[in-house]
Amino acid sequence: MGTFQIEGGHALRGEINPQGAKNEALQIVCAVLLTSEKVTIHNIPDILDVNKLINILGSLGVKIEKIGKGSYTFQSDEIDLDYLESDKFKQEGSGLRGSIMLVGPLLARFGKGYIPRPGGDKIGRRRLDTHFEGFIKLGAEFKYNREERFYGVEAPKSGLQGTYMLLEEASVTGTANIVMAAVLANGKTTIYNAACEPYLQQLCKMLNSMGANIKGVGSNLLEIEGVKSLKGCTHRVLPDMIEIGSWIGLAAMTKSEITIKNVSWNDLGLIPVTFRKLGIKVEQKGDDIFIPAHKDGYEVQSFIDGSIMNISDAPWPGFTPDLLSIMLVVATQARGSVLIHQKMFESRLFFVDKLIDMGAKIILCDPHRATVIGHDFKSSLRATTMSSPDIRAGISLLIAALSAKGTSVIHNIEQIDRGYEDIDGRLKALGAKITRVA
Ligand SMILES: CC(=O)N[C@H]1[C@@H](OP(=O)(O)OP(=O)(O)OC[C@H]2O[C@@H](n3ccc(=O)[nH]c3=O)[C@H](O)[C@@H]2O)O[C@H](CO)[C@@H](O)[C@@H]1O
Ligand SMILES: C=C(OP(=O)(O)O)C(=O)O
Repeated sequence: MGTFQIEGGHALRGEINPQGAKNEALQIVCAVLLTSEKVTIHNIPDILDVNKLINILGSLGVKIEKIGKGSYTFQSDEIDLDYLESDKFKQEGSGLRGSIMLVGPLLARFGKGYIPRPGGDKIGRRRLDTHFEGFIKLGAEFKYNREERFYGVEAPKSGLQGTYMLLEEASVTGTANIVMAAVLANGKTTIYNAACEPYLQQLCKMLNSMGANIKGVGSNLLEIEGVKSLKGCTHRVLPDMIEIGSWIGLAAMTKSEITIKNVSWNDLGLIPVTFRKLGIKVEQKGDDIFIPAHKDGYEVQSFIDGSIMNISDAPWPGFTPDLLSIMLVVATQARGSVLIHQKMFESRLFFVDKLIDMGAKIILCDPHRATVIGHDFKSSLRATTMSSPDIRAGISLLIAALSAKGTSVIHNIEQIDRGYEDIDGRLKALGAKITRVA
């Protein structure tokens, strides 16, 4: 278990280049299984989850070549399907959430896809019904070994058949999986209540550049005309909007002046506006974001009728649930009070106990809602020893530690490494005092 030691209370300064988006990369890397031709992908983040998925592709027989920092070629012309039934796969496949998206492309191209119960953050129930109901609608037979928690789908001899489906929920990885299955199905598939995050838009654009025929990209109604085969392509992963949001929060809470370069502003949705609700100055400079040092703090805005500010998540284009933990920690030093409402996941707010230990004023109303009464920097958080429960709580605790007086220790930093590339190196370059102890 790795550990960070952080001496807090220092303002940072400088420029940050955001990494490629974790959740897009996980989709895109799975999509390389849809063609026997070479696929080139740029801006792949060097993070634990993505590296684990690339390893799984290697075990499946995909030829992988690293051609530069963040750039890879993949060729899936000789796939070893026996690996899917091996113990090695049962172990490797359960190591991350993104592995679930191997199933759609394998089912589409090879007629069968298997997956052990995927890992990822323990942030509440994470059902897979949307994925498998979609595959079943396309004609696949579903098998589930409850004892081994091993899922499988097999296509009929005649192949998958396009159809109309209304998803029960706009699942991000579920939509990606069904889209990847449908692009090679016979006939037309219509997916209503599809997720439409930039991750999905990027996946659909990539698939179209491989010869797929997907209409409605960016909306919640996707129409997919199946094609016989797909060809190779070159794709570039967008900057990681969750990482960008993390840097905004970090800058505000540590009163640092930071420029975040080339953020792809048009893909950030409500992220800048939502930070502004906490009174944080998010300035657009071309395609960069400039966060000035908040020397006089930041003040929570109120609604038009004067009622207390509420920040909650919703499926895209609503505010992403992955930034709520960061909003919460930043609110602990705001001027004013705010209600943070995590609607999607039921176990994502429990980390507030650590912040309360550090002196933050938070009432956890129930597992989904926390009221934060900001200190307005009149009292700083106290350094402490803590453990990172999940990726976004982890980065939030790191932000808290950087703003606290004294030296904090964060254990289980693998959770942070899952999604943040060289976080200590990049923080040090901004002047942070952080050491990776083990
Ligand atoms: C690898 C990856 O891409 N992970 C992301 C993906 O996970 P993932 O694709 O696993 O998440 P889903 O979109 O399936 O659902 C997330 C949770 O929200 C609930 N839900 C979802 C849609 C909806 O309309 N109503 C609703 O309540 C689901 O029941 C579930 O508990 O999307 C999540 C939601 O943005 C993000 O937190 C994860 O970072
Ligand atoms: C919840 C997240 O990741 P995963 O779905 O991979 O667990 C996240 O990125 O915040």
